[in-house]
Amino acid sequence: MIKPEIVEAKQVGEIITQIEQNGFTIRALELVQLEIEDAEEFYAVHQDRPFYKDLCTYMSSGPVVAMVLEKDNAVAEFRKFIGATNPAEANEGTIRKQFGKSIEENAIHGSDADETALEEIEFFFPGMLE
Ligand SMILES: Nc1ncnc2c1ncn2[C@@H]1O[C@H](COP(=O)(O)OP(=O)(O)OP(=O)(O)O)[C@@H](O)[C@H]1O
Repeated sequence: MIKPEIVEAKQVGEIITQIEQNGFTIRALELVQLEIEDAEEFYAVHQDRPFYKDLCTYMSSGPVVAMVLEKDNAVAEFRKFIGATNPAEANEGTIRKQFGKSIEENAIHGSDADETALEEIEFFFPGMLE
């Protein structure tokens, strides 16, 4: 998921170019405006964290780009490609290093496990996996 500040900054194309150049195949793509309740559901795993409320406000502040990407070992490969949560700690050349502004506004989200990816695909593209 490409986060709202990137859509606002018109950097979606640059990031999608890098996604494709790094061997990921786009299987689904949609521009979506999350309501705050949607962001709360998507990030429910973080509901007890101090940043949860701010995170949900931010993630519903403008449209995001949701994508289903395919590659061998996609989850791990994508996490390596996007870099550490905090852009300041992300490796050179990663998406978060290049485009992230802060630990919160870090440009992009990637599923953290195959099982989470299935849930997140169902969240954005209901029925796609049936
Ligand atoms: N300490 C923090 N302060 C503010 N926001 C944070 C903090 N830690 C994480 N976040 C925000 O919450 C999101 C989810 O945090 P998580 O720990 O799952 O990181 P991640 O797995 O690297 O990111 P994502 O799940 O978005 O791919 C982060 O991407 C970031 O936007």
